[in-house]
Amino acid sequence: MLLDIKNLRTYFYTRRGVVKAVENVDLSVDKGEFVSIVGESGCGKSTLAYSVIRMISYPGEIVGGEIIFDGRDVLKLNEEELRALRGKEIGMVFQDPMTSLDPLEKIGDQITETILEHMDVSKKEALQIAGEMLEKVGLPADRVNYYPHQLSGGQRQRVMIAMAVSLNPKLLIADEPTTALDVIVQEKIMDLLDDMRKEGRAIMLITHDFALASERSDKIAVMYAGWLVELGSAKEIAHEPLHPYSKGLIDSVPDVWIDKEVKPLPGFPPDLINPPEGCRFRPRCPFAKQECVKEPPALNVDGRVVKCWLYEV
Ligand SMILES: Nc1ncnc2c1ncn2[C@@H]1O[C@H](COP(=O)(O)OP(=O)(O)OP(=O)(O)O)[C@@H](O)[C@H]1O
Repeated sequence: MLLDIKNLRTYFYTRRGVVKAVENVDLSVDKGEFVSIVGESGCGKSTLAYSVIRMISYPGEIVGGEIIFDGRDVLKLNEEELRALRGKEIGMVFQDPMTSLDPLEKIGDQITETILEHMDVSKKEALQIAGEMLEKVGLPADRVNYYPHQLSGGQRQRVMIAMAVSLNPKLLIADEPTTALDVIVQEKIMDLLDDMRKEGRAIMLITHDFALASERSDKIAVMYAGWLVELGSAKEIAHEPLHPYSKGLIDSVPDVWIDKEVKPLPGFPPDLINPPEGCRFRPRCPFAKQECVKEPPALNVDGRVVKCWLYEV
């Protein structure tokens, strides 16, 4: 197992109160596994992923649980060890490359900076590696001489992926990497992530798009209001979701490849400072019953984890 998250709790201590963004989440990722974290905006997907590299900024804090990455306890690493973990062992790709790329610096210089920070090579060798990385993600090596604004959105995202994998990390975390792109380019970026996985890397994809997640993932973790409500094989969840929220989420998103009726999920996710008592999905759940005023257990149902009273026998 490459990554093992146990009972993780990450909260934000805001002036309005405590936002319980990630609440008792258990999730593991194997070497070379493609895992997607899906759910509506604000459900805690990014907070979960950034907790893995301890990039939770003030007023956030990891308040409990355990994160073991490749045998090491991430919550016990010092600053120097953390810097080595980020980039070298865990690569990150963000939604909007324009916010992560420096508009005034050539692409090649930006990639070499990352390489030089972690590898003992000369500037010339680093530039050579940067060119090879660009070719790996389907861009001509001469793009090292380009500035970010000279590239399209899809090309910029390729640059981000090249940068993220330049140090050959074991895990690549991609946070909504295709949201700003059109459908065709989206598919190409997803193909690229899949290629990165075929090279043996694990991928953790964060997305609100269930269809996108189900196409390539081995495993899907469905989050709702800070909880992991369903976890299992992508195929099984896509074909037969068990948690009422997973069902609602799948029905609510259009699938560009399949013609289907889109049924929006009624209502809104709860305020995480004052979530509803019991099951956090209860106010929106068509199957809510008496027991749901109590917090549901995370049940094991045919090899899947489902946090719902419906499956209690
Ligand atoms: N810096 C912060 N300060 C206060 N609350 C925060 C902060 N960052 C996130 N939150 C809150 O934590 C919860 C989870 O946010 P998070 O960004 O992890 O969700 P998400 O599912 O990734 O959503 P999105 O797709 O919109 O980024 C939300 O209620 C959000 O408002």
